[in-house]
Parts: sequence; C-alpha cells; structure tokens
Amino acid sequence: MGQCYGKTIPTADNDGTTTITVAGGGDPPPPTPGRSSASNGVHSVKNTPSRSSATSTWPSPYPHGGASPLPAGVSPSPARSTPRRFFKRPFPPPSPAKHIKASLARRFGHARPREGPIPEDGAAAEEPDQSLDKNFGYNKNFGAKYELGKEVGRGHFGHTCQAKGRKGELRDLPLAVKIISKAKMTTAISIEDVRREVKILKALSGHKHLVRFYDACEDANNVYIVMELCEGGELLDKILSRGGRYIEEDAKLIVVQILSVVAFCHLQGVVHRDLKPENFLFTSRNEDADMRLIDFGLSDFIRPEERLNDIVGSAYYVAPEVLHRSYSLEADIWSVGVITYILLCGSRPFWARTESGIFRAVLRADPNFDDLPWPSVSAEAKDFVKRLLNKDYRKRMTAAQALNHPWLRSENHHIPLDILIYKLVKSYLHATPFKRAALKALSKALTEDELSYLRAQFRLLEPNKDGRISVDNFKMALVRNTTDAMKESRVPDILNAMAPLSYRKMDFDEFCAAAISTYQLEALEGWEQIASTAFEHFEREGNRVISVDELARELNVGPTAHTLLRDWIQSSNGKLSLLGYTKFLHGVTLRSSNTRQH
Ligand SMILES: Nc1ncnc2c1ncn2[C@@H]1O[C@H](COP(=O)(O)OP(=O)(O)OP(=O)(O)O)[C@@H](O)[C@H]1O
Ligand SMILES: [Ca+2]
Ligand SMILES: [Ca+2]
Repeated sequence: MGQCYGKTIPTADNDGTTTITVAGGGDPPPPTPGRSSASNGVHSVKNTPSRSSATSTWPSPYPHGGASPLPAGVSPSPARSTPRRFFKRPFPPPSPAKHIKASLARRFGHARPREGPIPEDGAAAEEPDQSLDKNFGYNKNFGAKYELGKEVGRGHFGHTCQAKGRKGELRDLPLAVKIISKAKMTTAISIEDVRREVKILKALSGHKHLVRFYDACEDANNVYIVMELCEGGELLDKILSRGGRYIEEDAKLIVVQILSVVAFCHLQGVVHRDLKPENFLFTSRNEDADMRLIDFGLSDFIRPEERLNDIVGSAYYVAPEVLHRSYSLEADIWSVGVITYILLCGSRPFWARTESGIFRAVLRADPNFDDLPWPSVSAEAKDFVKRLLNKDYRKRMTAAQALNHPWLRSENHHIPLDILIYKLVKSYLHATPFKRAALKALSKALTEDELSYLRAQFRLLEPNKDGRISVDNFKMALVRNTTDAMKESRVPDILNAMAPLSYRKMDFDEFCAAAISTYQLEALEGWEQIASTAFEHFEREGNRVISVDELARELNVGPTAHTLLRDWIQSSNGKLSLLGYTKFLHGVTLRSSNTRQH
C-alpha cells in the first residue's frame, strides 16, 4: 500500500478487483461510476483477488430449488450447481459481495424510492450530469490542517489513510481520513450519499463503539472524512487469525459491542445496512481492544413507521425482507445474526457460489446447527442466533432485547432504551378494550426472561414515585438519548401517537401488556405453554361472549372472513376458544379485498 495523496485516486474498479454480474444474466456491468454503483439494472458484486481464491472451493449446503426465490426485480444470475458444504474447512474468505444497490431507485434522481411501483427493467440509469454541484460546504483547507500518511484501507467507494493533525486540538493525534473522489460522484444521488454518510457519522459520533468523527473537508478533487484511527484491523481479520472462529466467551464480548452500537443507531432512527465483520475495527492491537463500527456509506435515516425498499447491503449479510423490498431496522439485526453465527462456528449460515444462490438460501434455507462445532456450543448461544436469524422480521429480537438474552445477560453491560417499546405501547393505546384484555392475559403468562427485559425498559422510563408512567416519561427517556440524528429520522413523532397516555398513567402490569409483541412470543419454544396459561387468565378475566360479527369488527375484517372466524368461537358458550384467542392476538392478515369497506 502506498502513500496517500490528497488527489483523485484510481477508482476501486481499477484496483485489480473483479466484478461479477449477478443480475440480469447478461453482460458484465460497465465499471461502476460511483458509490451508487449499480447501473443498468445490474447489481455489482466485487470480489477482491486475495479474498476470492478460496470462494470457489467452498461448496454450498443448499441444493438449488426449482423456481427462483428472488423477488421481482432481482433476477438470478446464471445458475451454477452448489454441492454440499464441508464444515471442517477453515473459515472462508471474506464476503466478496459489495453493495447490491437497487439501480432502479437511482434513476429517479433521488436516493430512496419511497412509494409507487419499482420498474423492473434495467434501462435508463441516471446519466452523469456535468452540471452537478459538488460543493459540500465542508472546510476547504484540508492540506493546511492535516498531514496524510500511508494508506490503511481501501473500499469500494474510497480509500483510507493515516493522518496527523497539524494544529489545534488534533495536533499530532493519530487520525484516519477516508478519501472519496469527486470524480466518482457522477450523479446527484452519489453526491447525496456522501453528504448523508457524513451527516450520520457526525450525528452519531460519541458512542463508545462507533468511530469518532472529527471533521469533513473537501477540495476540487475529493471529500475527506477525518476520524479516529483504529489501529487494530478489521474484525474479519481477527476471526481469520483465530483460525476461523471464536470461543463462546470471547464471541460474547464481540457481540455485546456490536449490539450496543446497533441499539444506539436504531434508537436514533438510523439503519446501518452494511453490518459485517469488515466494518468493525479494533482500536488497537491489544487483545482486549474495543471495537468501533465504521462505514455509514449505506446507512439511512428511517422514520418510526417507515419501510425502505432499496436493495442495499452485502449478500451474505442481507436479510430476507430486504430482498422482498420492504424492511426497517430489523434488517440490521439479521446481519448481526449472520456475524454471530460466523463467530461461533466459522461458517457462513447462507452460502452459495453465486449471489442468486446466496439469496435463495437467505430466503429459504435454515442454517445448519447440527454439524461441528454446534454440538459443543451452548443451548443459549444457539437459541440466541436462531432468534436473530428468524426469517420473519416481526419475530426477531431487537438489539436491546438481544442484549438481555440469557446468553449475554450480565451485570456488566447496560441495556439501552428500545424504540420497539414505543411502537408497541402506541399500538396498545389504540387497541380495542377486548384486545387489551387479551394482551393483559398474555402478559400474565410471561417467563422470567421476558419480564427481565420489560423491567429494564420500564426502569429506563424512570417511573414516578407512584410506580407509574405517563407520556412524559416516554418523552423524557427520548430526550435523554437524543442526538441530531433523531431529529432527522423524526423518532419523536411517535410520541404524538401516544397522546391517549397524556390523560392517564400506566403501571408496570399494564406496561407489560402494552409492550409485548405476540409475534416475538410466538417464536419462543415455550409458546404453546405461554398461550395456554394466558388463555386460562383470559377465561377468568377477559373472555366474554362474542358474536362473529363483533369479532370481525374487532379485527377489522369483512364478511368473507366470517366462516374462518366461526371456528374461533366455542359453540358451548359463545366465547373465544384457545385457538381463537391465539389467532385473535396475532391478528388476521387477509388480502385487501377481504378487508371491510368503509
Ligand atoms: N477509522 C479508520 N481507521 C482505520 N482504518 C479505517 C478507518 N476507516 C476505514 N478504514 C479502513 O478503510 C477501509 C475502507 O473504509 P470504508 O469501509 O469506510 O470504505 P468504503 O469505500 O465505504 O468501503 P466498502 O467497499 O466496504 O463500502 C476499511 O475496511 C478499513 O480497513
Ligand atoms: Ca466497508
Ligand atoms: Ca461503504
């Protein structure tokens, strides 16, 4: 690696990496012009030579199914056979996958297509525009303030060099500077992407496990992101240097750090979208060095109720719902699940030779927990990973919940405030009295594990002397955690929808009923037991005679659902049966044509 200079550098595509065509099945894509790299409907996947050589020798455990599992718009690459996996091989090389950008989103001149159908052909990518304003408003005196040293890393969009401050507070401090070439910013979107990367990094800087941001500069050729230098290398290299995997106790220390920074990002309404071992760096070479999350190049602000639809990320780590183009914060949690799986066993949970094969595995295959070393891994660790790699994002744990999971629970780390609590309490406040009674019964059947998380969250809301909370407690808890990012992602908007709590207070018992997710509980091994215990409570305290019509109204479904609902009511007494109770808690998902017309 050479010396860094503050001038235009060769593009990543000229640095000896190969680009594989993964969608469209046609010719390879043209060189990617910038960070919004996918063009012409092709998602580009870069494969660095040093990391690619062994990939082809790594067979996949997932024989191809028949029909393509890929969502519309994600065309498979030419199929290749992927024979059985060998488990005893060393950990394979790093993800060759780079960013799988939905090129379609790009062509409209904005970064995120929020609504409307997504065109599926690959034509009409955004043309480079000579009149683009590449002025960011950052400091222009980079050379006077910093002295660049040798290159320490290189990515798809920029290269990173060591640097030293020449004056002021940063004088002689070891720094890292990510240099992003303006020549590669060929579209308004790619410029916006850089602006957002800086904005997010700046807003979130300060968390213990997030790389510290110092400055952003620019000149005619480049944008320079000045940050703390992490001298300990990437988590990926550490995994490799440890022979491919971590012992459980060490893995826990890594996963706690990852979850703590992810929980922080999520509370701020920022989804990282590129969590992988390459994007966690150690601050030093010391064995007990802390990790920092870097590379917010694909990150975005997300409002509490919003779903994103651009396909972004790295193939091995991408969540199923991202491939289905409707996702939120839970997509990051899936990636943490993939990282944890790798840490514990040294293999990737979803592997194939081709990117389409990986996507198929992500969408359909269950990760292997039978082969070595899994029999010697603790039951808690396995349960933990399974609860992150649930294909149904509603059933996945949040980062705050994961930190409270028995595998990780300890006195040593703090449980952060969970925005999921806000979302669930909001829904509870708008639910019908019958639904609330059903949830109250459910909350009576919770296990100690679930209660421990709820107690931690209730404590963070700092209940009043009478042990109760009101909307002000929710407000103050957000205020205590607020950064500029939260304003941008409009997280506090959720408080408006909690207005019913302005007029009354909630005790811990009611909070439990309000803050539980039936979906998450259904994913537990003990769900049937929980449901039947809850039903006993419901029979005593909430179950009442209900007609099919009334039940349909409760569920906001139309007459076509009546036949279905009839089976939920006991003929003996006209009340909900156990089946009806669990179904009612879950809510019915019927096609829109079945929903009641107002
Ligand atoms: N603060 C830092 N300290 C030390 N090295 C760093 C730092 N930031 C980045 N690097 C190195 O530079 C590499 C590229 O940085 P980064 O991942 O931000 O770039 P990118 O172009 O967005 O990459 P990608 O292709 O993964 O999107 C990192 O993988 C890492 O090795
Ligand atoms: Ca990176
Ligand atoms: Ca990046």
